[in-house]
Amino acid sequence: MHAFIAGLPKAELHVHHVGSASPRIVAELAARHPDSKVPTDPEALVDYFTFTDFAHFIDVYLSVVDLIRTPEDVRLLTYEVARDLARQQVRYAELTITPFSSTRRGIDELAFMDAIEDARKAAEAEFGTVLRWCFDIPGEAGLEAAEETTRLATDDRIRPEGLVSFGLGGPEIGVPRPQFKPYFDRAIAAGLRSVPHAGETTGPQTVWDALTHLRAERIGHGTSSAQDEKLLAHLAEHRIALEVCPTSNIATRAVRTLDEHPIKEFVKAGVLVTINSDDPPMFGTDLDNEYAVAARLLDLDERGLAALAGNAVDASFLDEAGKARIKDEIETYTAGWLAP
Ligand SMILES: Nc1ncnc2c1ncn2[C@@H]1O[C@H](CCC(=O)c2cccc(C(=O)O)c2)[C@@H](O)[C@H]1O
Ligand SMILES: [Zn+2]
Repeated sequence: MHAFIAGLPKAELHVHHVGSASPRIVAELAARHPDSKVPTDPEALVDYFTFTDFAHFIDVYLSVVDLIRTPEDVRLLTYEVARDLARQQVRYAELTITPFSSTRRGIDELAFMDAIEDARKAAEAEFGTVLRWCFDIPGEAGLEAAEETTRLATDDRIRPEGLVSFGLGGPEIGVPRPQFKPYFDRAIAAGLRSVPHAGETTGPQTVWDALTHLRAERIGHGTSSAQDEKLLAHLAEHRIALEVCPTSNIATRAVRTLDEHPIKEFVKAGVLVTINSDDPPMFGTDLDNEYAVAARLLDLDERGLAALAGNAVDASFLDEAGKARIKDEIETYTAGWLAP
């Protein structure tokens, strides 16, 4: 099954830019910036990336954000993330980027956009992996962060060509979703799709808020939706996909154990489930491993895994021709694998 997954063409819809930095890249950036508390030794990083709770995870996450200080750091990170995705046969990825975190640390906004765009184009040409961006508001940083993120995402002189969606991340406790409505309204009016995190660390009401106030088209995590049958039925009826990231939920202690993960309930309720990796090196995983976890939890064979990969393509913001191309590739690969 592992070999099948490794070769399966895939789409990744929920993966964070900084959270995808491989131990090698983190070590390289930490060596470039020796005043940082982040270990330079990839072995020591495993310990450093063990979290006591969600707040601890965000603390550690921000220490890695602090390593990214120049447009060249941004370009290197983005290009290397694309290389890791390509290695896993990811044909298309929507990468969540928090531009506010970089501009507030002094990186020039236009140089930042040039760096990600330059890496995106190089990755597409060299690896064949298509990257698109989701700019997210770090909700806990307040409305100033929301305003800045919205400006960077909607100003025609600044917004990068690869930007397709608008998100909201970070802690949910004490950060109610409805306050971000005006910012999502502006982003949606500018043609961006709405993909907030919700129901990762708080209950189903947060998912309802994301749907009602932020007009979410997909939900990041949505784990607690399982506690609300009406919500599950609503997600299924409106084909609002959940971006499920199983290992992340255990690593941040949002869910106690993999066997208690509600992914099975989602599928049973007819919700469109997609499999994603969130912050793979920080959680000691990658997208291939998340598919293996899903195969175990959902008891899937090759056809089931191919269908799951197809869900991510369906729920993506690719155009119809782009979707058809990857779905054909999935079908051809799977038929070839199963042929006697
Ligand atoms: N599993 C996750 N669930 C949710 N979010 C996740 C997850 N993984 C990664 N993130 C990222 O963490 C960022 C959080 C950044 C943040 O809270 C913050 C607060 C105050 C100041 C600053 C700053 O930069 O100065 C940043 C989010 O924007 C999001 O992109
Ligand atoms: Zn996330």
